[in-house]
Amino acid sequence: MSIPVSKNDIVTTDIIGLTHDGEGVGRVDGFTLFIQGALPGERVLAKVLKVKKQYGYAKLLEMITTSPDRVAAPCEIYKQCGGCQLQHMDYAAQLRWKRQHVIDNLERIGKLKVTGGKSDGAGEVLAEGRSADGLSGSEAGPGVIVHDTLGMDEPWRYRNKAQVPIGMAMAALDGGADGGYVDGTPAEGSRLVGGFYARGSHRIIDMDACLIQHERNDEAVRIVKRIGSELGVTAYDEESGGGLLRHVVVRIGFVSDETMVVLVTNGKKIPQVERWVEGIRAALPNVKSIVQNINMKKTNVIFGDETKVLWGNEVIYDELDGIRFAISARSFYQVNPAQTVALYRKAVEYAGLTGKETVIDAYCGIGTISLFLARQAGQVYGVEIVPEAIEDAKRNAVLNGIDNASFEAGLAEVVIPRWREEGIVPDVIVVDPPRKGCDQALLDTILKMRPERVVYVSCNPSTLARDLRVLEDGGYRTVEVQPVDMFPHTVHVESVALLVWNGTEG
Ligand SMILES: C[S@@+](CC[C@H](N)C(=O)[O-])C[C@H]1O[C@@H](n2cnc3c(N)ncnc32)[C@H](O)[C@@H]1O
Repeated sequence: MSIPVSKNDIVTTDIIGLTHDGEGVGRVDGFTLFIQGALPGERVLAKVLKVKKQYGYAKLLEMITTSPDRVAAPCEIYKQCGGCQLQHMDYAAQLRWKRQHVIDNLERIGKLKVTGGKSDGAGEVLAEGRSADGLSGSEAGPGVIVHDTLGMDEPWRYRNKAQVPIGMAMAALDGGADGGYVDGTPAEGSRLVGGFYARGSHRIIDMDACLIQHERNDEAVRIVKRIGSELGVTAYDEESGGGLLRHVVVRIGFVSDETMVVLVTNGKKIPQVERWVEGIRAALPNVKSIVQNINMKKTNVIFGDETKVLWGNEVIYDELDGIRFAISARSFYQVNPAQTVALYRKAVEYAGLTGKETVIDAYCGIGTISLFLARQAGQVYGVEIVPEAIEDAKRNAVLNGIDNASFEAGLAEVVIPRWREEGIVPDVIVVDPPRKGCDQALLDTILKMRPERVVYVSCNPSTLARDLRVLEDGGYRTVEVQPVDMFPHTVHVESVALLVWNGTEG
């Protein structure tokens, strides 16, 4: 087929969908164009930016007709910043889109039949993690039920963690220096900037406030930038590999109010480290931990392997649903605490525990889901790859007087097969893998262990769907899926799925 558009053409198109990145999808004479900022149902005028063989990208110039789901994005830097993708979409519409996104993946990748779950078309916002219909799979017949997305009543300022790349104030604006540097040293008057990357690039958009972030985290990032600028600290430069400060990571416990500040550095020594500590403590009275993480590799991965306490504790504490957690710098801890409770309660509900069961929690992090499960199970075994997280998990069990949960550091796909050989027979396996989903060796082991139930917590609908297909082919039936909005105004979708052993293979 010849390509009907060329670069710089001005085209008119109807938007027929939204990609998983939140771009509007238009068609010009059958040719697909991705248009950032356009919403389904709109007719737009756009300028073609890039043309590839199968599709192209265009810039939104004007809305000819506007979707009723369109709202004004409240964030001042929304258009430049790549952190959020859906602020221009009404929140109820975001929730509907997220549910549909899960369904599309289950159908297309998982080849699953989606039959029900209440969808009133409005993506209803429900409090306290409850689904509108309360249907269970057995009541609703075969086919997967996908419930309405559980949303937030107040979907702003929900994040407990800021993870901000640091750079130098841009060059040309500051009298011709190169990225804030002259001959490798900071140009006079240059300062640190910090914010999220612009869409599709590694250009930092400096920010003072992020509307999905806890205010105190914004404040901490501002303080670190100010102190660093005053002390003449250099920011890491991706191209040359020079400069010291790479990222600032700030975490606040929503219940405890405790704050941790992590300076991620491209070097072992922080000059004038006492002044950093003094400055941060003076400006942030709730700070309980200031740590340095050393990352001297040329990589996009934020953390290096070595973490040193500069002042205070090595962890901060927080609480979820009455359970206390110690959290260290490199440990995974869900970023939206209110929705985390809803998600974990749903995972526990799906586990169907009576107090006697043996449960495996794979990819357990600091033991959060494990300890929720342990309150209602016989014995819980958690496994996780990050050793510090496992130390946190063990500490967390003791902290909460929970003695029926044990933890092991290692790869889930290696440790769980060994547990099988050692005779552990789980009634339920819970998995909560990173975006890439479960390792095939782990899925094979689940099929061999054949627990009555598998509860799959996922932050990526496409790998969820892929893995559900493997489990279905091995004899499980996906009963229901509950999408949970952990990341309002972004395209990310969390879900929890319940699978039961079907009694037959394949
Ligand atoms: C999405 S997080 C879930 C953590 C925990 N369930 C929670 O809710 O806080 C995924 C976790 O898997 C861990 N991980 C990644 N690959 C792993 C593997 N192959 N085996 C075990 N853990 C792994 C990560 O370090 C991370 O803590």
